[in-house]
Amino acid sequence: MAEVDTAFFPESKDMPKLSPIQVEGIPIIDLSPMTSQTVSDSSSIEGLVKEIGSACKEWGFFQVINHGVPLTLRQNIEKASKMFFSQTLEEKRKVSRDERCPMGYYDTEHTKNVRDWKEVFDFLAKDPTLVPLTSDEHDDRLTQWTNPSPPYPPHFKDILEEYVGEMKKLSFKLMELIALSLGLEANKFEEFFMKDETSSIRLNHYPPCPYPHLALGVGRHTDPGALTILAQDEVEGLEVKRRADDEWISVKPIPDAYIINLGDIVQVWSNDAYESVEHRVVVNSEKERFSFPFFFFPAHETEVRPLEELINGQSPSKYRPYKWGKYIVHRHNTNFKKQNVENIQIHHYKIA
Ligand SMILES: O=C(O)CCC(=O)C(=O)O
Ligand SMILES: [Fe+2]
Repeated sequence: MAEVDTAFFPESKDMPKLSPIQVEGIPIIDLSPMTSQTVSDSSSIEGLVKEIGSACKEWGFFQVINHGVPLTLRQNIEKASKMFFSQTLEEKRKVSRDERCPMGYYDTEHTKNVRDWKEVFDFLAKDPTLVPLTSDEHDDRLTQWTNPSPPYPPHFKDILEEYVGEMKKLSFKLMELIALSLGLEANKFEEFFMKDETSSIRLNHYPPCPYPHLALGVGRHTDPGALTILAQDEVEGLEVKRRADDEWISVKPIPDAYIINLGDIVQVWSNDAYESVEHRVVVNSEKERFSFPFFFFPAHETEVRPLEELINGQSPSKYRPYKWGKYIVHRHNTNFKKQNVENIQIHHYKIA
């Protein structure tokens, strides 16, 4: 990424601050009541559900510790990811994403039409993954996305698959806690992910940037899925928009913790009880940064709409239903290159 292209520069209102606000920040939640082998008493689960509920309401973001994911798997993925990105551009481009399948290597992503200062490698949780062929709602044809097979580093695919297995387990547990916190049955969300889920893991590499005051690693956005489980390295960069006052708050790295954020689907399912909060990534001129978000996405045929249990006369549905598969295919088509129109966003489905 040697050339500097003005496509990297957002409008001045979205430009990063050089000294971001340092505060206590997003809640840290201990998941041990849920993960310990000897299932603890129901009062500690109740306490945990309350904590999750407040974190979801107040922040839409939290960090988890004692989550049960073995540290060695995270270390393996960090190491493999560094090895992959250290290759020449020519090698990396051999496993590039293309217009037919959006998985693999990619260094020209645009978030809301501004180019991100990063390179990524995307990998499906389920290979192959069934999705609609086009975003046209009248087109019933399906296609399959498949994973690339990078020759380097050795065992890259095994390392990714093992890690993804753990991310899925943790995602199901978190969705149970979120369901309970909304007063729903613990397994309320399970059915949407059991068949044909469309989840994926992304490896992000943010190289040092000579213009950290002008460009962003990822521009402000919300994540489209149900939830995201993010591992970040020790270099700060992620900023979350605080709901209380709309300030950008930097998320301090905690070793072996995972950052959880709700996506647009939970916002819709909960009929706005919970919000998918905006976040972005700032870059710096000295240090490179690596991060690994796992995006927990339901099956393509899922029709996303506010849950029956959460709507009533006083609180009518705030969203028109939409087909998840069509939405995600549309998003993938439009973030592939700079467009002249805004790509699809959840507010397009909001009932005014
Ligand atoms: O790198 C990070 O910390 C966050 C990345 C992110 O928000 C994303 O890829 O959706
Ligand atoms: Fe994100």
